[in-house]
Amino acid sequence: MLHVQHLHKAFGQQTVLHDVSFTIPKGEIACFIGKNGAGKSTLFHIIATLLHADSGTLTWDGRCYEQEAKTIRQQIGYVPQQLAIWEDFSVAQNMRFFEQLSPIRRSDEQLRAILKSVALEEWDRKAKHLSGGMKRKLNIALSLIHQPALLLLDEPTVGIDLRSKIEIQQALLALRDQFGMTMLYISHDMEEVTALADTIFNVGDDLFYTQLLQTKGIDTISLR
Ligand SMILES: Nc1ncnc2c1ncn2[C@@H]1O[C@H](COP(=O)(O)OP(=O)(O)OP(=O)(O)O)[C@@H](O)[C@H]1O
Repeated sequence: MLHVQHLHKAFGQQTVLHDVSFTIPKGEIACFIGKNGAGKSTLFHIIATLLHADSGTLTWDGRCYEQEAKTIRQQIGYVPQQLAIWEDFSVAQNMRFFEQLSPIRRSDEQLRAILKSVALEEWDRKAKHLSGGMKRKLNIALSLIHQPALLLLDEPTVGIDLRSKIEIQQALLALRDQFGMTMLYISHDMEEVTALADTIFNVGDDLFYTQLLQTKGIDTISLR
């Protein structure tokens, strides 16, 4: 379970997160929606241990971030909004490079299986020659190498074709169902959100999204 309590974060005079509290049970997908600048990525950076909160407490699987950040970090996979792949490397070289950075050793066969799990069959092709959808799949596959228990995805399908988008959704649902992976997912795409989410958090309590989803009979939880 991920437990966030009374989180506060400001950049200078600008308060971005104010008294944010929520819980996500293990094995669930939580989607985070909200206006540009509402603080979604900032929240993810804190949960991913890349940024410190000003105050508040976070625990993952009973471990407290303050005391056990290193152990928690090893259980986290993070898919950033920007592609984090080496364009001049092949798919295989990208996978092997990130495998070397991972605490867990993976054979080529295992790396290929990870690629297959996100519907990417390429291996020798250079990343710069992949389609946009394939690059996004590679970006996700890289975050899966160390078999994270908690996966954070910041707009992982932005700007790609519908088929790749749906393949990625299916891959994520399978990871949740097969391995009980817990996922936090930022998206502005309401169709994607409704297809994936067990729970939807509305960062900044944007009324536009609340009302839009209400018309489809879907509830959101407000995070101010
Ligand atoms: N390192 C930083 N220093 C100063 N201000 C920052 C920093 N990081 C984020 N901010 C500010 O915090 C606010 C929230 O940014 P954040 O990226 O978390 O929003 P977001 O909800 O993810 O937006 P988007 O949907 O556009 O990605 C913005 O006003 C942003 O300019």
